[in-house]
Amino acid sequence: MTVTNDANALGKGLSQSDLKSDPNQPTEEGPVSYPSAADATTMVHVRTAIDDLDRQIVSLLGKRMRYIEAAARIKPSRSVVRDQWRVDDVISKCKATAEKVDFPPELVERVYAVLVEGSIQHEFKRWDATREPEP
Ligand SMILES: C=C(O[C@@H]1C=C(C(=O)O)C=C[C@H]1O)C(=O)O
Repeated sequence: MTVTNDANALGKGLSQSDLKSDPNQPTEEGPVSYPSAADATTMVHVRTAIDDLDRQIVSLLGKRMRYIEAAARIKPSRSVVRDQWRVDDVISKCKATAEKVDFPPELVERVYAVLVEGSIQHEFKRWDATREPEP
């Protein structure tokens, strides 16, 4: 961690002992290792894990968005870009998964409402950019 980052971290209420350099600092290459949440004993463990999980989550969101773009290519009409039945289906499946992994279902519902709405807007943009205007 750089001196600048240390200063930022201290500004967020961390003590100097939270900021010991971490042998498992994520790098561009190679796997990142850190203890399970139950075994974590330092804020470096916690933040190393969260940074790694966020990289995986955002990477999966990128893959998800490529399928939204595929939907824009496949759907025959602009009028079917937003399919409310499928929006409700996606959100209800994600709430069921959240319950299984002990994540608050109402939080997954709010996160997915934003994600799916943003995906639909992205799909509309992509649909419009790749089609002639419909009569
Ligand atoms: C990808 C689709 O298009 C939209 C995007 C959705 C999503 O982000 O999961 C769900 C429903 C659609 O309105 C689809 O219809 O499946």
